[in-house]
Amino acid sequence: MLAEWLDQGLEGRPPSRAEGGVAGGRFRLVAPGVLELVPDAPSAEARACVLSAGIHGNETAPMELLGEVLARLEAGLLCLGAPLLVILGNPEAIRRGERYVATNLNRLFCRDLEEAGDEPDRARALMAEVDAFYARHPGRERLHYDLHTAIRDSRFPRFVVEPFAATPTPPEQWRWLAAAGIQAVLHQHRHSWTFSHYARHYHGAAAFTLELGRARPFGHNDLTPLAPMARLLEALVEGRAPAEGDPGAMTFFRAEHELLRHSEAFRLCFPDATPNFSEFPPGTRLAEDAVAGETRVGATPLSVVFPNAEVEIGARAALLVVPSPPPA
Ligand SMILES: O=C(O)CCC(=O)N[C@@H](CCC(=O)O)C(=O)O
Ligand SMILES: [Zn+2]
Repeated sequence: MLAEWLDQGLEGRPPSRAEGGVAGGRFRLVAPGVLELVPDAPSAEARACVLSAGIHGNETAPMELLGEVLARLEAGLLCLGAPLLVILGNPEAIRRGERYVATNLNRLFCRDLEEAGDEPDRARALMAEVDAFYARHPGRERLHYDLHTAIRDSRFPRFVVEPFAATPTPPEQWRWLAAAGIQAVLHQHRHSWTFSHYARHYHGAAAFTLELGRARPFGHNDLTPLAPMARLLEALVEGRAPAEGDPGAMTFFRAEHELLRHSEAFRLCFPDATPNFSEFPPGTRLAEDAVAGETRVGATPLSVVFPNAEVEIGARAALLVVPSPPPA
């Protein structure tokens, strides 16, 4: 039923069963594409975990990865030991195999959201589910991993975005992520209203956007490099201590500047295929825009992450980032 839940969600079919048992606990469908799992006896160290995928409908590897973890739970190979909320972010975009339908869902996770439309409605529904889930588990440490894949290749194929926050990320996260094969960390310099930022900002969760390779259609993903990440997710599901690695093996960056698209006549001045984290020397012209003029690299070299000239007007067309020391 659990692994089937993903397929049914994608096909728009109602699930065969809305609740039931798994080893160590129970599951119930709390909303379309939102599954809650409640352990009979959570371990003291278990986090209240939100695991989401498909916020962008064409990013399929994370959905396959979560499907595998749920299948192992259903087969009795894992025993539920932590409260979990598993989310398929944008079911209609997933069915269409597109990043989004009308607007980018991952810019809408703000309690002041006033926009109307299917994606704003979905953002409001997901924010309410996350609020209710964490409220059902008071006193427990909170975690949210929002799983994505990137449009382009990357110098670091597996990296995380750490949302902007006033307080530091719990240090064990760096050890867990290093052991899970994450190669780089990008610290956001300002509020970004993404799903992971929502959990961090409003709920104090240890939260990240995880970029797990490159976006490919269903059936074309090689999940082999994600095996260590699967082990981390399984440890979270079982409520046991995940494997720890050396955070020094990861490369840390911080965002310095957000490049916005201000007009129809916006273009990036480097090839579309430029991999994430490519570095440009001082003086390089990076973008031209009819409203904002040209953007050039200043005195310090800048690396480009998530370049995309096709974003909606007013949206982020790239993050410009610099190396940063690892957290103390
Ligand atoms: O590859 C790209 O250009 C986009 C990949 C993606 O969807 N990234 C997330 C990052 C969210 C964050 O900044 O935390 C996004 O753009 O929504
Ligand atoms: Zn994405």
